[in-house]
Amino acid sequence: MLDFSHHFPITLAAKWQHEVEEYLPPELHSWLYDAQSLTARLKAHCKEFKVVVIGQEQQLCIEQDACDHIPVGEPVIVREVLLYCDDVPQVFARSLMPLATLTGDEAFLSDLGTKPLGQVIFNSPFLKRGDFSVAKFDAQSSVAALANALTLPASDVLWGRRSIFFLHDKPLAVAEVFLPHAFAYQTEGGTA
Ligand SMILES: C=C(O[C@@H]1C=C(C(=O)O)C=C[C@H]1O)C(=O)O
Repeated sequence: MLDFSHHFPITLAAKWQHEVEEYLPPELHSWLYDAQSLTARLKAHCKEFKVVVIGQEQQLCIEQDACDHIPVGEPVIVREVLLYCDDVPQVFARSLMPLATLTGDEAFLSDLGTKPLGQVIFNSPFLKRGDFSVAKFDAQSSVAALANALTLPASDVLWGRRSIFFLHDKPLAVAEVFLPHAFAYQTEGGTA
């Protein structure tokens, strides 16, 4: 059983931007801005999909995670996971679930375990998704260090996205970074 709990929290410092100036290959652009469930799209590309939980902890929202809907100091559950397709780590995800969101129909989200967040929230008729922001992560980033710990090849830059979901109008922030072997970096017509 894979255990990366000693790496928790990986954290994620990023300069999130709604649009990036530079050219994004079509496949990467498609994965970065796909509003559907990332879990569902990854599952469609592999035989065995799994979530490995790096860690989950109640914290007060820190500056680098804060956003319009989740301010610094807001009590949140931070959840960090790896999404695997056929034993290849595809995505590092860091989600912030405010305690104020984990009420009523959403209370069970604090106890997902290895169930993918997307698998449950996309079933909700009360789900809305805000706009995407994207960011690059360089070789000095915490995600690059995680990729190294996963013995993945070094890469100059990794790309990630962040969006705010609303469940019954209560916010939940999800950031996902595509790891070096991700389908997102494979050219069209490749194996992805
Ligand atoms: C939001 C989704 O859920 C995925 C699963 C996550 C989890 O289990 O923590 C986190 C981010 C996503 O990559 C999705 O599938 O789109």
